[in-house]
Amino acid sequence: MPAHRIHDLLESALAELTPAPLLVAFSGGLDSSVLLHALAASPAARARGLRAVHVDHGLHGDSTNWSRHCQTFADSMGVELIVRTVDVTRNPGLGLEASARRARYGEIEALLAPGEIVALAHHRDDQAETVLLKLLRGAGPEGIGAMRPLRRIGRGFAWRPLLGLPRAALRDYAEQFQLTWIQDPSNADPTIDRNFLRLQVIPRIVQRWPEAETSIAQSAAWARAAAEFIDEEAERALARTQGLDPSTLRFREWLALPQALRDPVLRRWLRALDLPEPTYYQAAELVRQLGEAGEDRQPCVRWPGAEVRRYRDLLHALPPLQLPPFDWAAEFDGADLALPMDLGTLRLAGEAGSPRLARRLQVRFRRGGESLRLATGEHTRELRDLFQEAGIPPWQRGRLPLVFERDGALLAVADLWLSQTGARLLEPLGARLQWIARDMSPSATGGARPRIDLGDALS
Ligand SMILES: Nc1ncnc2c1ncn2[C@@H]1O[C@H](COP(=O)(O)OP(=O)(O)OP(=O)(O)O)[C@@H](O)[C@H]1O
Repeated sequence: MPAHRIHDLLESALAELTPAPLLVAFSGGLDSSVLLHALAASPAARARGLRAVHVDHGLHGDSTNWSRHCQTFADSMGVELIVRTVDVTRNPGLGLEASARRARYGEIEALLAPGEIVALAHHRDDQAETVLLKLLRGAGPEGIGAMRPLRRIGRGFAWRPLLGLPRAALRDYAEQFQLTWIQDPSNADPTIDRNFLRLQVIPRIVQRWPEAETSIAQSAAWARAAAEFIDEEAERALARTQGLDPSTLRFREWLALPQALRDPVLRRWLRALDLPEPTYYQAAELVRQLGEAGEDRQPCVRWPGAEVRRYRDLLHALPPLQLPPFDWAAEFDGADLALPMDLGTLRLAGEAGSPRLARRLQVRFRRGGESLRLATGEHTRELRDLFQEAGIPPWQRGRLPLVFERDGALLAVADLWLSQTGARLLEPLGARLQWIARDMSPSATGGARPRIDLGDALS
């Protein structure tokens, strides 16, 4: 393909963009060198104050030299280059490549001014690799739709003007202008899935079906259109199926959604809660396990960083929960008591500060079989029954601090219930128990957090 075709293509693509500043994401590799070179030659791009950014991941011994090469290249075109160094901490759920990509996008996003456009040099061959990778991971329309020519990223937009061009066209351009570029040796490593597809699989497919990459890009475009339509529906469906507390989803209504909506609704819900999304397989497993478990069961599906549990008709999405150590116990005299893990603080709250008790009590967690006679009640009640009546999800029951007399009598369950003895102890002090849990969301107590003030309990 002659170079002027790439210039023409960029000119007309630029004309369709909102008039915003333009930043090129420049790795120094072949593709982004072509993109930067071609945009540097465009008066329309220059008029947008064209700049470039190179992110140094520090993962290769030569990465400082790569940054230097990028600087020289940008200087030779009179384009300002921003170099950012990132520390790639490997995310346990992701490989090194994906962790680096996430760090890179994070850095680029942070750089973008409102409305600013970052140009990425992805091309049609990249798109075909992405679609195949997504298929191999069991993706739905959203994933198979692969990369969009323009999408929101941070406060601005990611723009991929070369997405319709084959890699060969970019190589022709680079040769024509005698560009020099960095060869990242990791691109030749066939143990990386994307490289394996690019080096060993796609060439064979193209040998047999020469138009394969165009066809795959066409399928991606169809899938993307379907995904956009589904996404709009999913937004409405989420609003209909969410519980009163946004960290819950009404299970039966969610399950009754058309199959094409279930996964997108789930993902929207998790994203809004800032929880990591499951893989496509984990999501399918979630539907299966939660759907198949009987009414009386409390299924839980986990993946790194999140878990979804069902209790009664609600799904609860949470960060992974842990139970406090079984034998944990501490003395309590009314002053702030730090509970283990993320379970917050327990204290007495009075008119003026935190009154002290004449005798020390004990705080520990549930071990089973506890009961108490409520300040408001006639009979001794099993804690298990109280939990069930209040709809406190089973996974929270072992996380509520229990206050005991030294002789072992249960006086209070967090700040939810008080025994008659507990009420008699606190009344003269004009105090009530206060549990300041880090997670005060209603989902921590199953959407029902029955607050019982001492006043109520004694009336
Ligand atoms: N280190 C980086 N700094 C800035 N932008 C990058 C960097 N790595 C990749 N990009 C941008 O993301 C796009 C796609 O990333 P990919 O990992 O496929 O790039 P690459 O293999 O280095 O290719 P290229 O030849 O496009 O530079 C690149 O075309 C480039 O626009």
